[in-house]
Amino acid sequence: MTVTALADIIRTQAEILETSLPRHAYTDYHGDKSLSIARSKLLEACDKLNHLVTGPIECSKTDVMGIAQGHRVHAALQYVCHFRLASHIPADGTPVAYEEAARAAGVDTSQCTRVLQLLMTYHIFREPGTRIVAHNRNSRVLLDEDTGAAVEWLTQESLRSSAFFTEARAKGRRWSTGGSGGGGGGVGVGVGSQQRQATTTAASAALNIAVEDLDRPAFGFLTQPQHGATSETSMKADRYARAMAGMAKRKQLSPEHLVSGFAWSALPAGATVVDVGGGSGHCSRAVAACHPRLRFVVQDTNAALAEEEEEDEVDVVADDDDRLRREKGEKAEKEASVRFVTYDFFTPQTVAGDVYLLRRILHHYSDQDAVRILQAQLCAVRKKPGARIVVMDNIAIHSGTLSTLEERKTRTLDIAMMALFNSVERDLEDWKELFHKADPGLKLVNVTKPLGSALAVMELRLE
Ligand SMILES: C[S@@+](CC[C@H](N)C(=O)[O-])C[C@H]1O[C@@H](n2cnc3c(N)ncnc32)[C@H](O)[C@@H]1O
Repeated sequence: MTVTALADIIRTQAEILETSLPRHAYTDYHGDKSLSIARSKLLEACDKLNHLVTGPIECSKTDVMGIAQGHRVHAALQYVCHFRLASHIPADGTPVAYEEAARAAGVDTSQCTRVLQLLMTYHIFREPGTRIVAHNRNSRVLLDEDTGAAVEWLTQESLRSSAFFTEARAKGRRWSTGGSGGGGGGVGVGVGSQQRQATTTAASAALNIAVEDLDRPAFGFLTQPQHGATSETSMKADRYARAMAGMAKRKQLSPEHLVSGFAWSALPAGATVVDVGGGSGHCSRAVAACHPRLRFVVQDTNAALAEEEEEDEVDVVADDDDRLRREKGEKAEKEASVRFVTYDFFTPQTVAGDVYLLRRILHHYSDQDAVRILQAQLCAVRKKPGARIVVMDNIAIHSGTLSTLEERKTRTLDIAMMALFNSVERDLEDWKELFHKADPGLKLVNVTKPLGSALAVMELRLE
């Protein structure tokens, strides 16, 4: 396509957006599919245009040399997060002298200025006058506790794991056998199960090399600080929990898609939704806000949740030998419908539920471990007729199915999973195979992908 043909697309789609949506609210298309498509076409054309007029070694944002230097920007962002620079700049957009911001953060003025000035070229912060800095809408998101934690986690543990990505592969780890190097073009999109069987343990992920002496699965390192935890590992686990809540604030990962992607209203009043690995409970809260007739049990191993634990007020699966059901008092009935329980999802599920929700859990694990998690939930599903498992996760797509920009997001996630956890994104056939492995009677009865959602909702029933 020519530069002018792309420019025409840009003009047409930009006009659609500009006439229909307020300025700076181009993501707020409220489920209007035509506006969502116009925006997607606009972004895609901009990306292609950028690529077309940029040379391959120009060191811009999108050419090979520019991409190879992306870690400098990540380093700058890491610095800003680490020294909490955003919090020393007025949130209302009033500028402050670099010197003042640096003094408040306890850092060197020259360093701080250079870091901020690089980020400004990426539209993060702005310099409205000489030697002053102010927030813009991009930098202001760092002030949000959860989003700030997400950016910090991405530029700390996640960035470190990426630095050791190839080293982990080269050390006789995943896909390094068979002479095909890194798995060729198949990485991440519909990676066949045979290839996936070559997966080594989650304890040999790149993050394990990045973190000295880390000999257990990296996911555990990120999320489970309670055994002999130092304050640093506790802080990291807290940050990870907040980062996950921050990720969910992105439009495509918003819990609103969970609310619209499943027939919650079809569940009977008082039905229990067990949010397995539910983190800080942000998903349960979002559904509870729209369906107050339902009850929610958020389960996680994260010690950060233990403070809110109210295990005694949760129904547990009745067992013939050892009756575990506990009384729940009237007081509990009146209290909030979202409760927290410490639980390890590799162990048999004991909470009696109508829906077991696994949102953004299974894609962190190899097939072997994902099967163990599903089987642990099936222990409870088998005891309650009609109970089901709802998996909300990414379904990997085949090349060319989506726009390049959308495809880029899912492929980036796939590489993140490989670097952090030695896990993989699955296509629909892979998912079905996984469910079958957990139990041949476990059937995928419905799949939906709400508009604008990166994740699909897969409903499973035991036949
Ligand atoms: C990627 S986050 C997903 C959080 C939430 N479900 C969501 O969709 O945003 C994974 C969650 O699993 C929790 N987790 C990790 N290992 C666990 C385990 N063995 N048992 C229970 N929860 C675990 C983590 O603490 C974290 O909150």
